[in-house]
Amino acid sequence: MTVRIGVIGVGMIGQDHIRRCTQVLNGCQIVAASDINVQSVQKVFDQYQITGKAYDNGHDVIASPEVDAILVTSSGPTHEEYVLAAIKAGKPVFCEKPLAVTAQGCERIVKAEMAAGKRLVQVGFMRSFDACYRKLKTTLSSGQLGEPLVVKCVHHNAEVGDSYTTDMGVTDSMVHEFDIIRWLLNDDYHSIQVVSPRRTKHAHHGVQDPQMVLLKTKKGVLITIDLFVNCQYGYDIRCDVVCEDGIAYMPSPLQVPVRTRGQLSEHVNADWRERFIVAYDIELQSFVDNAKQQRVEGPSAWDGFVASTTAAAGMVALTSGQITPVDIPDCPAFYRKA
Ligand SMILES: NC(=O)C1=CN([C@@H]2O[C@H](COP(=O)(O)OP(=O)(O)OC[C@H]3O[C@@H](n4cnc5c(N)ncnc54)[C@H](O)[C@@H]3O)[C@@H](O)[C@H]2O)C=CC1
Ligand SMILES: O=C1[C@@H](O)[C@H](O)[C@@H](O)[C@H](O)[C@H]1O
Repeated sequence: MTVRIGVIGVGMIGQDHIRRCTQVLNGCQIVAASDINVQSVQKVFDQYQITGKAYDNGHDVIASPEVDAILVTSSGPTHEEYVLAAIKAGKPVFCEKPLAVTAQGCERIVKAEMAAGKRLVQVGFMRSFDACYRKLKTTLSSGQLGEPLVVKCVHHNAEVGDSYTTDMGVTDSMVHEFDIIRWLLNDDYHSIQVVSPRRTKHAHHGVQDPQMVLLKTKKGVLITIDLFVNCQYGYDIRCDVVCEDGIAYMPSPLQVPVRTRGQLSEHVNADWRERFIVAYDIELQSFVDNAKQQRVEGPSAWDGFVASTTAAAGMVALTSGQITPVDIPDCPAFYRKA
């Protein structure tokens, strides 16, 4: 069976996912797509020689009887409405992060999915599909380094567009760390603080960049997130875990350090498309394979809710400068992993 996919939003990641569905993955076909700028849909269809229906409204994609599963890759504020509509239509939906831009929006999705009685939502947190994070988790789980004490994360983008705001540092970029560190440590957050250093001249209209976040988990592990989204030199994601008996450094994806002409150098990825290319392939192939079996796995709406709730506390902390509690309710049985 071929899973017939409808895509909502054909911006940067929408196009990248259409490319992989068309040229990389097995068992799926793009049959429809929408964007508020409908001409861009036809352009992408032409680029990848797709014969599909182009709509200016995502709800037409969801309602189409030719569409089995949905990819929501439009801008963050539009996610909630489309994910709720896909749940109502009973169609599996892969939604790029953030699941919704508020914790309340994520909660509405969680409630709708539980009312539907089965998982329909996979959130686009791709890092748990990345070989480097997986290797780090295996090393920590082996117990050879003792208990984790401190996790040092680096999240640097070369640059971001002028629609990027200070808040997005927390709600759009650091949500990846909020999700992956919970997964890495099997621990929950207790509090968050945001510290704002001197701003770079490269940030647009007074955006606070860099930002430094300090998170504490319930078991007392301290996590630092060094976010710098206009660092200029490339896309750089790092994660080092200081443990009782040693330190685990997340490896880089296969790179060859080179010594030549008096220099030692190593390629730095240009952006998230390059750094996580394989992880995106694996997460979407898994969505497609599961959709064939009428099921959904991977990062859940609950994971999206926890990340956005942590981000909401981060927003309070950003304004107040204070250490702010992160209050996450108990995970419902519906989402508890066996
Ligand atoms: N998992 C990851 O690593 C990444 C995730 N993302 C997420 O993907 C989403 C999209 O990001 P980008 O592609 O970078 O943004 P983008 O701005 O390049 O694309 C967004 C697209 O959505 C369209 N759009 C806006 N409102 C719409 C609506 N109501 N219906 C249909 N289309 C609509 C826009 O016209 C635009 O083409 C964001 O939520 C972002 O956080 C983006 C980059 C990487
Ligand atoms: O999700 C992503 C972007 O939207 C965001 O702007 C970047 O900071 C992240 O690293 C990337 O993975």
